[in-house]
Amino acid sequence: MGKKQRRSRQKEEQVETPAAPHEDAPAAAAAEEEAAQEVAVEGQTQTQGATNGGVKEEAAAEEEVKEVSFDELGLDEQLKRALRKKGLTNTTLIQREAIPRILEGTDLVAQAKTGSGKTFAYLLPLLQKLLRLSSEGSLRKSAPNALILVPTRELCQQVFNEASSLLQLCTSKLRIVQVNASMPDKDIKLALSGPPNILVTTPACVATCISKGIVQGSSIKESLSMMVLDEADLLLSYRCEDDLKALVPHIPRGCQSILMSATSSPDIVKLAKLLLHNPDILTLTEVGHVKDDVVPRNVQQFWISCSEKDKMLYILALLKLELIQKKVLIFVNSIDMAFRLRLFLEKFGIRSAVLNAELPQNSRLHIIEAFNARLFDYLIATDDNKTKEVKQTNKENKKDSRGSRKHMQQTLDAEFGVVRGIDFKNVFTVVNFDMPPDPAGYIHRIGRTGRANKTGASISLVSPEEEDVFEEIENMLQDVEKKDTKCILPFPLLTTNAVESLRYRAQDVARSVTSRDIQEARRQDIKNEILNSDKLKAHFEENPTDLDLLKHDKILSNKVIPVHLRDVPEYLIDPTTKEASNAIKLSRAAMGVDNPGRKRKMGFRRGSGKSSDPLRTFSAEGKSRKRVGKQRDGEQDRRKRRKKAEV
Ligand SMILES: Nc1ncnc2c1ncn2[C@@H]1O[C@H](COP(=O)(O)OP(=O)(O)OP(=O)(O)O)[C@@H](O)[C@H]1O
Repeated sequence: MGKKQRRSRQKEEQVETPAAPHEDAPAAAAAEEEAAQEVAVEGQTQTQGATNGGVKEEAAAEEEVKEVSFDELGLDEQLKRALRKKGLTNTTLIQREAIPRILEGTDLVAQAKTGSGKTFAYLLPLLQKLLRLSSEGSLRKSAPNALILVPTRELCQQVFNEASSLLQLCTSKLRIVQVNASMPDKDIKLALSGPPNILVTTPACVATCISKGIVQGSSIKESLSMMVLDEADLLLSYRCEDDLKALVPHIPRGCQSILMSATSSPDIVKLAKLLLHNPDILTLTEVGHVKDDVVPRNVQQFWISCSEKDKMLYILALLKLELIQKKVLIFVNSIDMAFRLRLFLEKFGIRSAVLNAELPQNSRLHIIEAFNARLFDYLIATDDNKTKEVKQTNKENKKDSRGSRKHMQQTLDAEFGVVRGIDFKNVFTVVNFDMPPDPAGYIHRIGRTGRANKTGASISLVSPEEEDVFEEIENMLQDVEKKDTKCILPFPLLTTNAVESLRYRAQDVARSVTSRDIQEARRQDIKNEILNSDKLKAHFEENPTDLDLLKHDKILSNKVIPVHLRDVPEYLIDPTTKEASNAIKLSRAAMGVDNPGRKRKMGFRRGSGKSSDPLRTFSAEGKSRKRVGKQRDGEQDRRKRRKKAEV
């Protein structure tokens, strides 16, 4: 279909009455949940055992619904117990296919959809192997016994957390650490002293450790039993090839290597050839041989055609008229755009947080945790560490560290990749405000919803300039056997009337957000986060429960939001939009996702002031006077109550 045709087709479809997916919301939600559960227990796999260039190739296709519990996979008793305690009983497809193969000891290249549970698929057999070697007393102690390489620091933390939570529930003890390039050498040395049994790190960091002699290559050769390359497709896009090549001479021949990936590419084959020995290749596809079906089936994909300059208007309509389900992760391609959007939405009373490479790592981790805990509903993220902006900012910072603006800017984190691979919890909708540069980027973005077989949706705003990449994405997702069935459908719930009713307000407000405002907001945000980063670290280590109180969606502008922008007048909303919006609300209620985190966990009123904000009330040095005062008040109250009781 030509571009013009496509646009006019969508225009026609946009003005129709809202239809599926949210028509009969509660019923639809129930059906969706049911469908999701079906996917959760999906099929038996079939191995084809084809041979490809000397490597065994096994393609698995889901055929019939069958549950396989972790108990059936030959795992160690303590791991099974740990999984039960974590409430995990049934395996996902990749887990039931990969775990037995890895337990057999062969090298493995596995490709499975985003959010399909790849982490446990390699962690469980890795832990089992080390627990066995440990009980046999055959673990060498000169360097880590297992190396898990991931592309970003955020992923280091995530994998470390997953593995630690399992190990804490095991009786035998294995030590795991995570180190990354942002840590001072002395901290890395300290972490690696011992040494730990499992090291989670990035290729860049391990290469640096070897080149600085923090870890001896010869020790690695002596001790390493297992190596995992997680998110292998991303490892390559983070330009880790040279670092991995530097590691190759130190990997012992007997080391079992696993490569996990969400997408396939010739680069993965290259990486496998570099690091693995005669690996099994496991490619998991869906029933019906859908070509490259890497987007989970439980994610409904939509698109909206609009001009670049109307994108603000469309996103406003989607959010303000509540036509999409929360939580929402919005992708943009530059940090400036992230702040432009945040400031724009703020003026309509829609609060959001921004996640980007400029922020200190502590802040990034807290933002993810707060978003996962449902403390706010909208997160605007940039996901590409190779954007022009990143390169330019780092170059500028190198050249000139005096200029006020440049001085304020952080050197952007080259290992930043907060979005790709990150296990966001319960994101219902992913919005591509800007289209990603390529299909792989699209898959990783969409993969932030529909995780662990939950339902989800994605909406891409496609401008005429982005239609080429959109077409590339569509072609990649297209089922060869069902040429006429589109994987990405026009978004059915947004009518032209609804959009037009907001046009003037949106245009006015969009114009009022100037480049200066954006730079100011950006500077302010970094300043706050840098100042708070160390305090946050110290404070939250001591008071982990206070994490609930942290707000990253604070209003950036100090101007009061005019009522006419905050509340959309009833007369502006047409009946069709009202119906669609109500359906979404009902569906949200039926799914029990009406932001319970905020109400349940925060313990403070929405929009409450200073006292509820830990960034303002605590100090890293000690308890704030206010807090001490409060405690004293509490003590006085208690004394009064005791007296009363005595009387
Ligand atoms: N057997 C299981 N049952 C229920 N939930 C699971 C199971 N295995 C993993 N999960 C959960 O599913 C979510 C996604 O898992 P994971 O992060 O390992 O996916 P992934 O395939 O690595 O995704 P990506 O490619 O995007 O990194 C996590 O929250 C994880 O705790």
